[in-house]
Amino acid sequence: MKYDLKDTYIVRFNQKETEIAMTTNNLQVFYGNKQAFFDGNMQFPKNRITALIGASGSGKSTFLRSLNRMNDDVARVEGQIMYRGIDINSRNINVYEMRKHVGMVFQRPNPFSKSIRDNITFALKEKGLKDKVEQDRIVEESLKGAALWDEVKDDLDKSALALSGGQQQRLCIARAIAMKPDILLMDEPCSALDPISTLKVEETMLKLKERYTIIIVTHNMQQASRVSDYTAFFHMGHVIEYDKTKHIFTNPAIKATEDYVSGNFG
Ligand SMILES: Nc1ncnc2c1ncn2[C@@H]1O[C@H](COP(=O)(O)OP(=O)(O)OP(=O)(O)O)[C@@H](O)[C@H]1O
Repeated sequence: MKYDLKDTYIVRFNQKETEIAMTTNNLQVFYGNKQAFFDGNMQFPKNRITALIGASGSGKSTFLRSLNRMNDDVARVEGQIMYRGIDINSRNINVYEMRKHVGMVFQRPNPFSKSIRDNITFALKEKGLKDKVEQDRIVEESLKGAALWDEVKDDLDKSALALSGGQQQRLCIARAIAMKPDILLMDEPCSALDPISTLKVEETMLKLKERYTIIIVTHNMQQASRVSDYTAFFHMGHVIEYDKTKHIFTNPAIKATEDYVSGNFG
């Protein structure tokens, strides 16, 4: 093993100065007997973007998906995930309700095979919102929030599947924010997009952080340095370094991070 996995630096925030949206305490994830994530003690500041970076298989998605219990059926997740004073990793949590607060946008755009409007109103109707005027208001607000409104406002009844990949991903962001989550988890949201759509989604994220806390897995280091305030570097299921993005990319504390961000890794 080239690096000492105990040689780590994890930023701690003074909660009097920085509001924390979510904290993980001793988070560990197991697939069967195999431990895929080891020692997550992390605080995620509110209204900030935190990027999770690291080589393939380092545990980024495993960690991210645990944060809103997407791993429940495939993995055993131990430890606490504290959100508004509640451990949302505890068994008696209503996971469906919790995901309204901690939303997720996936790697590949996955709009429903429905109209643009219905993609957004579907979950609202399920939630019992019948008022059409209020539905329309939320459709507009969410599409504006996801920087898609101007492109689709005259086509709301057209199929979402007719949109470009980048537009579909922004529709998925609109769908997620229509539920008014506090925290948005994004698992490589731009990996299936061309550079122009990627820039649009990045601009959207920068706007969204005024209202949301975003945690994003990305393989794209330029993207991490462009959009994120904080970055966590993952290696072999461990968080090796978590700090301001500026420090991670210009002056990392740990050798493994330095090697990774400078391309001398492995
Ligand atoms: N459903 C699963 N069942 C068993 N092992 C899994 C499962 N999902 C992930 N793993 C294993 O857990 C480890 C971490 O994988 P994970 O997908 O979290 O890494 P990652 O850093 O997100 O990788 P990538 O960047 O390629 O998406 C890997 O060894 C992987 O093989």
